[in-house]
Amino acid sequence: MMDILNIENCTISYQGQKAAVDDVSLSIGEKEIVSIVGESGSGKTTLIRAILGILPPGGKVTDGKILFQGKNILELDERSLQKIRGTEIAMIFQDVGASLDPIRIVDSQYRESILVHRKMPKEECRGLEKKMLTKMHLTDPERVLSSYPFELSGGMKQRVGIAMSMTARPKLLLADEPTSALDVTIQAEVVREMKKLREQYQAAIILVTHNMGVASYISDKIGVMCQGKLVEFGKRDDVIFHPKHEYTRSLLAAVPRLEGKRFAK
Ligand SMILES: Nc1ncnc2c1ncn2[C@@H]1O[C@H](COP(=O)(O)OP(=O)(O)OP(=O)(O)O)[C@@H](O)[C@H]1O
Repeated sequence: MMDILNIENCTISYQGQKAAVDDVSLSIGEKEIVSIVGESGSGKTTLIRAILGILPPGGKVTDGKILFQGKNILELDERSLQKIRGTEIAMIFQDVGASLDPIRIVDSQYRESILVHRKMPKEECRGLEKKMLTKMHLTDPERVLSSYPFELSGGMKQRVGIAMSMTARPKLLLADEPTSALDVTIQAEVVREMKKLREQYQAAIILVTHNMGVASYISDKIGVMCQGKLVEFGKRDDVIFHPKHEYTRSLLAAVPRLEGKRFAK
């Protein structure tokens, strides 16, 4: 299987601070789901933002390569990066709900996000929006499209956000703790939907999460970050059943047991 993304010895720093991401290497194959787990401040968000070239001000990749389909993203100019963003690589942020404009109905925002990447008549746009919302199991897409964000529940907004990100059929989806703002039942549902995205859209997914339980459920590979270092990276079963690092063991031990079992084999 070809790798879609290779991160090679990547170091990222914010001005005047010690490295937020320290010499990290990892690879993701096509259609693979990889979770990056680790406590707050360990560098997870910084790492996936670098993949899209959207580090906050002061943040800089000081060393290494980020190869997307063999091309070093760090050497691309802003125009080429913009072409990739949203079409080949999409990102879902921590709180998608908050990124929706509160004073515009969903339809108008959704259409705008489609028209950034391709021309399409209004009616066709709406058809595509409805199709995508239905795929995310929003049962009344007409109503969702004519709603303002505040009229939708957290889970619904999250689904709208994921549907919007998937409309351009990106090959790589970066999801920054997309479930954190939601209650546990909705979290499980959204994670299940994301798992289906891989089958439907053949997309690889990198999921950033605090939750080792979520990671073990959804992932092919798991990476564990601790203070900027990727202390563990490997196949899901290897990480869960044969963790190498003490920190990984402590995260695994904190996952609650269900019916006497912590992880299904
Ligand atoms: N905009 C910024 N300016 C300066 N330093 C930052 C900035 N964003 C993050 N950092 C620093 O970089 C380090 C890594 O932060 P990052 O947000 O990547 O961690 P994280 O693992 O994603 O945390 P969380 O799970 O809370 O989102 C932290 O020490 C943080 O203080």
